[in-house]
Amino acid sequence: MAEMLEVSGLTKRFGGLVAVNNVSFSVREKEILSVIGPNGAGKSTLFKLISSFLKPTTGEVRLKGERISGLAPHIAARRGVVRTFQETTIFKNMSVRDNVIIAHHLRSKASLFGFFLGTGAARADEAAFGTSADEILALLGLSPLAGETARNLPHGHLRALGIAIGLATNPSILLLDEPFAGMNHDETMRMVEMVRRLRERGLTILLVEHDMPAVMKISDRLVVLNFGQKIAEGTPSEIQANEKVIEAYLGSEDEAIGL
Ligand SMILES: Nc1ncnc2c1ncn2[C@@H]1O[C@H](COP(=O)(O)OP(=O)(O)OP(=O)(O)O)[C@@H](O)[C@H]1O
Repeated sequence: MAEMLEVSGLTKRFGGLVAVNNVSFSVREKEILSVIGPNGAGKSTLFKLISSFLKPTTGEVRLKGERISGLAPHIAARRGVVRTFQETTIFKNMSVRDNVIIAHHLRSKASLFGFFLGTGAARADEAAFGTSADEILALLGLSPLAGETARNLPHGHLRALGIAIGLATNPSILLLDEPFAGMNHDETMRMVEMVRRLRERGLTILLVEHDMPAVMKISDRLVVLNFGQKIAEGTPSEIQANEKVIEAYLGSEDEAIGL
């Protein structure tokens, strides 16, 4: 399988603290790879480095061979590294469908003004974007809620809408930041199914997550961080049997690794 994303020697220092320390790994095309690790291990920092929200102290990130580290986050997103949008970027007074249509417009800023002004060209765009939005909503099981105002959505569906908005920007790799956080069992299972469907559609997915049972179920491979360093990489069963990983989790206050 070809490599989609390559992380090489990535390091981030905050003053004297090395939050991410010389981390290297690759994400293969159409793979679901999860980054796990105890609290403070450096997961969020790594995620921000990959999505260009932070600049590395040293090291680099490449997407399909092209360097993306150091680019502004919106440029990295246009190249195809898309982080799921936080709930704050959802237009709460708009319908679910309009939120996804607007996200298509954000791909080409020029047409966004047209969308609000209702110009002819924008109407043509809107028809195409509407079709695409409907496909995305169907894929995520959100079609019955297409006309619902976003602010009325329950937590799980709101997060699914965040993913729909990310998909509308046509990513090569989708970065999911704790997609299961705060979800009950049923919502988590629905999200697991949803992420799997995205992969079946050819998407490459990198996620950071605390929910061990869900992460073990969903991932093809995992990368484990501890104190900023990569301590293991492998399949869920390899990781669950890895001595260094067990030790790192036993020494932390996090929940057990799900053995
Ligand atoms: N902007 C910053 N300035 C200074 N230190 C930071 C900054 N961001 C993170 N850190 C430190 O870097 C280390 C790694 O933090 P990070 O948030 O990446 O870990 P994490 O694995 O995501 O933790 P958690 O699971 O608790 O979210 C921590 O010691 C944290 O305090």
